[in-house]
Amino acid sequence: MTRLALIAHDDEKPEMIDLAESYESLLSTFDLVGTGTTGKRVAEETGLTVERKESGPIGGDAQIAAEVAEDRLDGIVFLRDPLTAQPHEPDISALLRICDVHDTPLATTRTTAEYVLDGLAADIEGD
Ligand SMILES: O=C(CO)COP(=O)(O)O
Repeated sequence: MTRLALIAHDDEKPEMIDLAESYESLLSTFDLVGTGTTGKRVAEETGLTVERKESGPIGGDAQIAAEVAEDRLDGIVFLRDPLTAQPHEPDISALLRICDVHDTPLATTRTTAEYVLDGLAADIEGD
């Protein structure tokens, strides 16, 4: 089963909810995991089932990074707020870096997220 992580900074959470609603039928076939607040909101506002890690600032990004290091994830949608400093920037940088190391698809904007989701859907159809 395709395993996808969902992460969004606070200003980007409405965009994440909107994206999850737009792709709900595809996402309902995925094994979803998210950082604490993102996972909670996506689950509550869409009805999708999302495994929840800790909130980002207290280790959630690091937990997702650990899954990438173990090759447990097929992709990540991480809608970052590029205009607001984050107290856990080192964790965020580590997550981005480990995605590069493992060549794990990582989308950080709505448009790239749509490409990644469409790509994952095409992979499933091709199987
Ligand atoms: O901070 C985050 C990502 O860096 C997201 O964490 P939450 O989903 O808990 O808000």
